[in-house]
Amino acid sequence: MHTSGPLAAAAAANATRNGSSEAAIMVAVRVRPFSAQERAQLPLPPQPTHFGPTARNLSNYEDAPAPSSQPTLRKVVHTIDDHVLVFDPPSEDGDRRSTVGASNRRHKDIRFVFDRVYGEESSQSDVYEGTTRGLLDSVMGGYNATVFAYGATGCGKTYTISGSAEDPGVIFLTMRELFERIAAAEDEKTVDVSLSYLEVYNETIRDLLAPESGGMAGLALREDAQQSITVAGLSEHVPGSVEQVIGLMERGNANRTMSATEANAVSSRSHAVLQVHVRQRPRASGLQTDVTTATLSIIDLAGSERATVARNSGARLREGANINRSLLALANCINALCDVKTKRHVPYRDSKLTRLLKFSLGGNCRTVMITCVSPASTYYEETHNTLKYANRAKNIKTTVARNTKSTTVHLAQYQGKIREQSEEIKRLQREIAALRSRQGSGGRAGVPAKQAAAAADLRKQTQAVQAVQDIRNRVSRAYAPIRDAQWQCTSNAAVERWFGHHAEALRGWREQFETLFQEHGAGDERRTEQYRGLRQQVDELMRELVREQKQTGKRAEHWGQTIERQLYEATRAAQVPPTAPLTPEQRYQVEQERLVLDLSAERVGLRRQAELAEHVAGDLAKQNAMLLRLTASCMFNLRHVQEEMRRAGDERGAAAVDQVYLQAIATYGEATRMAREAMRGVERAAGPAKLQVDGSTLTPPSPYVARSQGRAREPPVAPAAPPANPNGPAISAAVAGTTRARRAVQPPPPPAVRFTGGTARAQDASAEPSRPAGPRARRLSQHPSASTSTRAQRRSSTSADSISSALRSSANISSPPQPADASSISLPSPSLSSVSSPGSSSASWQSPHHEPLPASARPVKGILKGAAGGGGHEAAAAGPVRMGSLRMRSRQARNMANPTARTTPTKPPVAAIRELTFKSLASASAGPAAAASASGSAQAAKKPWR
Ligand SMILES: Nc1ncnc2c1ncn2[C@@H]1O[C@H](COP(=O)(O)OP(=O)(O)OP(=O)(O)O)[C@@H](O)[C@H]1O
Repeated sequence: MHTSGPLAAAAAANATRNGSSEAAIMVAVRVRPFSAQERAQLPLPPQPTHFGPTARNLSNYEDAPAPSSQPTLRKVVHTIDDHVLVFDPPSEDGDRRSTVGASNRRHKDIRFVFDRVYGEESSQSDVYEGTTRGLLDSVMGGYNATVFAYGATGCGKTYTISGSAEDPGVIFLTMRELFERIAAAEDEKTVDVSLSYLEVYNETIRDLLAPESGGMAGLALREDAQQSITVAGLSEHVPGSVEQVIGLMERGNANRTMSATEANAVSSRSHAVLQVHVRQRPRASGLQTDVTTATLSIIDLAGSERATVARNSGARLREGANINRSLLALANCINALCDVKTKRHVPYRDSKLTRLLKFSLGGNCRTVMITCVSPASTYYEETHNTLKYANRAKNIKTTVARNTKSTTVHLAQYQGKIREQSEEIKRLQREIAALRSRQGSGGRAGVPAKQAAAAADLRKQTQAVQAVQDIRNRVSRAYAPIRDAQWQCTSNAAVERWFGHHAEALRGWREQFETLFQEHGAGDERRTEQYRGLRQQVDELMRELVREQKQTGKRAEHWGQTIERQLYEATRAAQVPPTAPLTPEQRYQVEQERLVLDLSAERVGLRRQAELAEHVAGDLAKQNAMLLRLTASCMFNLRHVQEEMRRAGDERGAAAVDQVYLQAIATYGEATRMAREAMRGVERAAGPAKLQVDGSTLTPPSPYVARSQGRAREPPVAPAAPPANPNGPAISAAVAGTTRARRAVQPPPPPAVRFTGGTARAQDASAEPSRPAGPRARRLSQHPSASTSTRAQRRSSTSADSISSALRSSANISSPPQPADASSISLPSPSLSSVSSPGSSSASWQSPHHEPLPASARPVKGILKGAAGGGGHEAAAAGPVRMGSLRMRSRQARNMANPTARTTPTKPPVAAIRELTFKSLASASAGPAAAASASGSAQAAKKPWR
């Protein structure tokens, strides 16, 4: 049975031009079955089946007693069909007067026609289908709708609206279908459902789902401009399913005011209003979006009651009065709404109930009124009144309009929507890509595979870093012995050069004495004998020097080859193995590092050190020591010649020799200064080389650094034994001493020349014409390590001594006694007296006649300064050069000098002495004027000595 047809047809028929339509309130009447008690009071025999309860409807009456033989009730409502019922029809026997239930009263026999009439046998779903289901169509179409149950107490309003768990009523059936429809329209539109549930009790509005809100005064009603009634503070709930709705209803009903009355054991003492708000929005919306809203109100009114019948008292009585008042207000509103012609005022404001129902009755709403009546004669008056009001309500017309709000979507909103959807699309694309990659890598293995790849990558990188470090370590280990070999090579090369220089110097001196002797003393047999001894000694020393030069040259070559071999091995060790887990970039990087180490830090750096040391350092210092000794030796011989001159009465010649004597000593001072500069050069050259390679500064490990930190150690023994040398131990000691001397931080102090017997003494360091001490020297002297420097100086002195002793041993020359003063170094000079007098073991600087030198022969400070400062140079510049080898030596000495020393041109000692000697002798022969002018010529020099 479908009853929405007439209502819809009526609404359609009354459609207006502006889209709204006029609709009448649909009025349905439901007649509840007799209760058990009522049935017991019915007369026998029971009523015909047509009018009696069905087996299903009488399920609640199973325990009902059998009808009484003394009936006190009769049935006053007879349903004719789905639309017609008869109130208080006459008895079947034709008696127009009732004798049961209403004393001696005429039957009214009123026929009512309603939109729907449901008899006692009707089911819950029948009522829902015929009344509320059509409202759902309206709500989904955007129209407000209201269904309310009206009737006297105990007539079945609550049963119809709520029902029971076994037989649910309109609320459940409506909400179930609403959610079904929402689900069906999900693709087309978005539907939001929310609900509120309240009661009007004693003219107070209470939120059944939030009973605490509103307090005793209850919630306030508000009417807005959109012709809708709202309750301020009413809680809104959003159910997602019909089950949640039922849960909310149970919760609300538990809070509802219910009481047992005479008429109903579970009488609702309030009007309950459930409002379901439905908001719909089409999913495929463009710039214009139609949003429809509708509210379905389902109202369970409290039942009217007659006080005399209800026989209530106290609170129940007062509740009943309020209920009746509100229902009376509802009745007045219905009366006014029905009186269309007079357009009476509709007294909505007379009660909270009518205010709530204002737009449901007279506004934009489709309304269904389910009128519940009892068939029993005990409800005779209530049923009569109820049917009369229901019949009147049929005439109420409402104007329904669709609640559609056309929303123009602003461009910004549209853009926002596009952005939103674009992001959604991207997100989905990412998900798809992730799913595809997961599928591609075996589903769940996707993420672990990524982690495994990352771990493998990390492992590879770690291995590569380790490999690089290994290679670095190998390179470092491979280069370590090279440093020692390099030092050995450098030392030997320096010593070789030293031997070579001094052999040359000695040769020059021998030539000079040869000339001197030939010119001045060849006729003297004693002097000839003495000269032969001297020459033999010098020749022997020269041979030794040449031999040692060759030996050390071979050693240097040997160590050079060792270096080359070790470099080759180091290069091989530093090669990156093909199996090393390196990327091409890392392999290239390692190769570059190796090249940098190989080419820059080690080979180039150490060779540079070696060359510097070789050029400026040890050989020059040793050469000066040797020159000093030779100078002393020559002076001794010159003095001997002078003695001879005096004895022959040649005073001018003797004076000239004195001058040569002093000039030679001055030259020695200059040589000492150069030696000190050279030693400084050694120190600089031996420090760690800092080289710029590809923009980065490299500091190769230096053995000096480690040794200066206290880990002094001698260079390792060479892998291959150097050539044998009869004076090997002595030479080795000399080399070792040289090595230690080079390690010294400070150069040794300038040695002092000391002639035994006090005839002559060179100035000590403070008296030497050297540069004043600079800031660095002052800092060193103030530094705590100054004592260390002193020790180093002593070591250096000791080294010089060891060289001297080595030379002496190789030349079989005894050493003169050492001075007690540590700041002075005794000249390591051969004692020619041992040559001239083999039996003599004297080591002192004495003339063969053991005569002290005259005081006039002692160098004085001023003279020394003057000689060293310029006189000698001028003389050297003026003098002719006869001996090419000496000139070559002097040029070499110049080249080997420290670059800082080159700024002050100095005459090489050998050439200076030779030229001074030559010039002085020439001057002595030419006369005092020539000597004083210092402009001697070669011709003058060739003059006979005498
Ligand atoms: N159609 C029906 N079928 C079976 N039982 C019904 C029917 N209608 C009502 N009843 C029963 O009648 C009794 C009273 O019904 P109900 O409580 O719904 O009346 P009411 O109108 O809500 O009363 P009140 O106004 O006092 O709340 C209940 O026991 C209910 O089960």
